[in-house]
Amino acid sequence: MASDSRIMGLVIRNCEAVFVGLNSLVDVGGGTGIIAQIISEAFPSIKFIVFDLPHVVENLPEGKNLNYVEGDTFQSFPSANAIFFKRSYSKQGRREGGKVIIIDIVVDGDKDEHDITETKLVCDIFMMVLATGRERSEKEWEKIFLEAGFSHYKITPNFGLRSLIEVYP
Ligand SMILES: C[S@@+](CC[C@H](N)C(=O)[O-])C[C@H]1O[C@@H](n2cnc3c(N)ncnc32)[C@H](O)[C@@H]1O
Repeated sequence: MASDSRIMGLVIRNCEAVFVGLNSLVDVGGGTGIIAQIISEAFPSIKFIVFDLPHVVENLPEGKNLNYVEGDTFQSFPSANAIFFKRSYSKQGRREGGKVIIIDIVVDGDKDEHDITETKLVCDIFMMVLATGRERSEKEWEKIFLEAGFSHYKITPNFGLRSLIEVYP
């Protein structure tokens, strides 16, 4: 949790523009809202929705600009100016509206130090074993974005093992 707070602190400090101009943001698979609480405090004018499974979000106290909505991301999730994913995903294609903000691993053996790549590949093994998932290179992320109907994206690295990925309609 502390490292997550640190990552979001860095994103807010170094990449404030990511959130400027947004009226609403939905954090899909946002858990108990730790991330959304951090961003919502920094941007009080943005309406935040944390979307997660019913048993995760039931009875959580809402904030002034922070609401919890329960559901299944594979069915649908609420609309907003921006959609935020951190260690979560949905199989839905591009929706009308704004951008997608992702905090996740981008494997880059050419640019990263060897130790960083090694750690990312250990995460890849965990994903494979625990969630039948995987970590992705930029090319693999790009394929997903373009096939889902997005036009372009921007990757900002250096948030620990993770990168900030902005994906645009
Ligand atoms: C690895 S956690 C990430 C939580 C948060 N985004 C973070 O980075 O701390 C994945 C989250 O996705 C949620 N989740 C899993 N399947 C879901 C589904 N079908 N619909 C909505 N949320 C789901 C889980 O309950 C969990 O909170």
